[in-house]
Amino acid sequence: MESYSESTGFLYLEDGTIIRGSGFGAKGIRAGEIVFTTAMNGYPDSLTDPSYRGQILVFTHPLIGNYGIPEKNTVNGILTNFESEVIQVEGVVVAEHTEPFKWNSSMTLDTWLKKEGIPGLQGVDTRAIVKKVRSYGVMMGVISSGIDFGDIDVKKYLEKRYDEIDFTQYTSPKAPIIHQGKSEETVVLVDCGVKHGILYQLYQRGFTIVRVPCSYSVNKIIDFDPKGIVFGNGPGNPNLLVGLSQNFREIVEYKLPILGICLGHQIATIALGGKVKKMKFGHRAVNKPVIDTTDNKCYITTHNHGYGILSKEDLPPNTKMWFYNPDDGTVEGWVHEKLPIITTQFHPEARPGPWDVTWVFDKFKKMVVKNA
Ligand SMILES: NC(=O)CC[C@H](N)C(=O)O
Repeated sequence: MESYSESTGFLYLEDGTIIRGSGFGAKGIRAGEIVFTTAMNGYPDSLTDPSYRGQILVFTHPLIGNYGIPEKNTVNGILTNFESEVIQVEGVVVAEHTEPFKWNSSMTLDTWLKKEGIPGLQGVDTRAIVKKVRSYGVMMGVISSGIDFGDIDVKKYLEKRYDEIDFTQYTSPKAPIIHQGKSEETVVLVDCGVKHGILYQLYQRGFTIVRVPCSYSVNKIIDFDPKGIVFGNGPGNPNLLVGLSQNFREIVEYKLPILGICLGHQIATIALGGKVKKMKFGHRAVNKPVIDTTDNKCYITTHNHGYGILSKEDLPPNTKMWFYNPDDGTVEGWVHEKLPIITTQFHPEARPGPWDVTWVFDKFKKMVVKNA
């Protein structure tokens, strides 16, 4: 059994709170927006989700690490048990890092964080952090593993604000990546830092997937002769991605079926004249209810977003609310009334999470087949 070394560590919140704990993972200091997830499992998936770029992730589940970190599995270049190749978060905060007991664990969470240069903090009251974030809203913070608070000028790390950084520069590919599928139908996926769970769902439906950088021109996208377009998830503030919204408006002219997921849903909303605003502390969980307005059915879904359509009034013109969250009334997806466009704010690929809504990809497939 591997063991992990404990060291000094802290989390500093921008309101001046200092929370001391034991550092684990890589020695270092990182700044980021402090967010929390209530998911009880799926930490390898969450930590590699590119939408978490620029954020320090606090797990509310008290024991993290129980089943270790598996070897990476891929099918046709698509990871089936991680969401991207590297850890994306700036830092990890857990109440207790535990030793793994699982047949397919290849290393501990501690070793993985060390390998990838990411600081971790444990032995802290994660509920106290969550209570603070829930009452005051998300805030910037600094995490340290192995370096004492007194030894650094913490404010220096907080000069840049999360909302003002375009993180897609780190998570979007520099050139197209193609995953050949079983059928001739090609979908172009505008890749701001896509979760491999989304790629896998598309691959399972036979599509050939062409992932393009999120700054790719519409002309070059159309050169691939796509039968449908997917705007995937991604990190950061969607209102900064002005060029991407412009591209969305241009692509719409081709009347191709479009699926927008999470950041993709937000870009579609902004592009067509709706409003996406910052939420107080966002939705990050694997058990968020959404109601389908077409039949009133409730689904339990995976979420990771800090921005959203906060009310129906912010929907773009000519769209109908498709899903909403009964907890806070936020819009969780829409359907265009005239064009073949559907969007979801939640994650239908559900990695990690329940597979209640993978049928959203079937619906998209039907739209593509009908349009072909
Ligand atoms: N998962 C995502 O695509 C997140 C979208 C956006 N960065 C947000 O936090 O709201």
